[in-house]
Amino acid sequence: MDLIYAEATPSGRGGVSVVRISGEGAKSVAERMAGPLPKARHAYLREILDGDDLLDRALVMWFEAGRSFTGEEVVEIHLHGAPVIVRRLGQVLRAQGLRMAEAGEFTRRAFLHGKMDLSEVEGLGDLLAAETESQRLAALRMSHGELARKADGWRSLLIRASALVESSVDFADEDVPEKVPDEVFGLLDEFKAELDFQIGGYAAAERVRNGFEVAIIGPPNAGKSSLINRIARREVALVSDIAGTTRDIIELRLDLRGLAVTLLDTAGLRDARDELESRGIDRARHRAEAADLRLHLSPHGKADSSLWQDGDLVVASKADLHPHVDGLSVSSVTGTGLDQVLDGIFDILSQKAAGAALISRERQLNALLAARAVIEDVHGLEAELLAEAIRQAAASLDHLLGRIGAEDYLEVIFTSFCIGK
Ligand SMILES: Nc1nc2c(ncn2[C@@H]2O[C@H](COP(=O)(O)OP(=O)(O)OP(=O)(O)O)[C@@H](O)[C@H]2O)c(=O)[nH]1
Ligand SMILES: [K+]
Ligand SMILES: [Mg+2]
Repeated sequence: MDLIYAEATPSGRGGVSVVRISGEGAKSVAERMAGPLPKARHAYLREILDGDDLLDRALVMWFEAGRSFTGEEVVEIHLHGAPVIVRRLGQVLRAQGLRMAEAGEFTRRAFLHGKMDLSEVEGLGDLLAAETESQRLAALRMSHGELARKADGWRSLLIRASALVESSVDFADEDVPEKVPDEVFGLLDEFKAELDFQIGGYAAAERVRNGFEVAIIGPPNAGKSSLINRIARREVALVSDIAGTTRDIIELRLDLRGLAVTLLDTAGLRDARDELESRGIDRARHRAEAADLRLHLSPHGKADSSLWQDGDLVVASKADLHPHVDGLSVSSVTGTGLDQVLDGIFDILSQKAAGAALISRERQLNALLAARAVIEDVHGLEAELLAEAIRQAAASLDHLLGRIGAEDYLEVIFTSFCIGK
């Protein structure tokens, strides 16, 4: 593959800008600018020259093919963090026939050279996009190959089962149909249980990755927009004493004690006075029903029974006007009760997050559902059919790790990376 380069650090001013080069001959490209680099994985402080021109003083290091991020020969040049230097180096590299990397191309090469499987690529994408502690931890596990290791464990269950099935066929004699050993079904039940845990915990893991949705609902003038503004510490929503102020859904992304949360302000629930308000209330109902949690806000702490779901929170608003309401109460004017409300939301969501599996992407879920489906009712299957079912389940695990059938998905995943990654 041809020689590519790109800035690996975010472009702009900073202490250091790292430019990465990957491909056969990367080391000699660097040596033409920085002089001999005898040792791999060794940082050399060098003058970077373009002919007689001094470009910068930088750290230069290189990694041998096979022992680098992409699997190819890689050079990293740690320049001073000035865009003009990075630009100039780009000109020099292009003049030597290198081209700028496409989005995600370094990671794509790592995948193609077998340095990463597809789940690790997805984990790396999640890690680079992580905004909260829970997202960082989940992405780190995925990018460090935890799903790949689990899948290899599941695969060994299938291999052991398959070997037992094959041997039962080999030793069967013509007129007595082979007896599949019970141990095979034990192995397949263990395989199913492993997948069921992942499939069952997918929804929570997807929420940890994309953010839990919490809808603030209640009658007009309950104080919903005032509450979201208080939590946001800025005016994200219009507030007024006119009932029916909020029409559109207003979304606020929060890092709530390490959990990604999208808080939704919604239109006040009542019989609408006009067509526009009615559309706003429909949106409110729709998003509230789909949310992970509903916070029912009203002056006297009453829930909206038409939208009530188990585990919902009921909060009395305007606590500065109506003190001594039992249960949760909050004042968006004084801030009293706000921490308790946030604690209440966090407690409920962290319980949901606790059930999160490793898989958090629909592609991963579909691969496991496919593997699960072929092993669904294998009890009593005769050996040949059983062997085929096991083969198909193993093929689905290959899909999970991108060992087969990943071509069409590669475009999607790598273009979601930025240039230089
Ligand atoms: N005293 C007091 N007034 C509040 C409090 N929260 C809201 N208000 C007032 O109540 C009125 C309605 O507040 P909003 O935040 O617009 O209420 P809302 O639920 O978003 O109303 P709609 O968007 O019309 O459904 C405004 O005049 C607010 O200033 C509070 O905690 N204490
Ligand atoms: K209002
Ligand atoms: Mg409002």
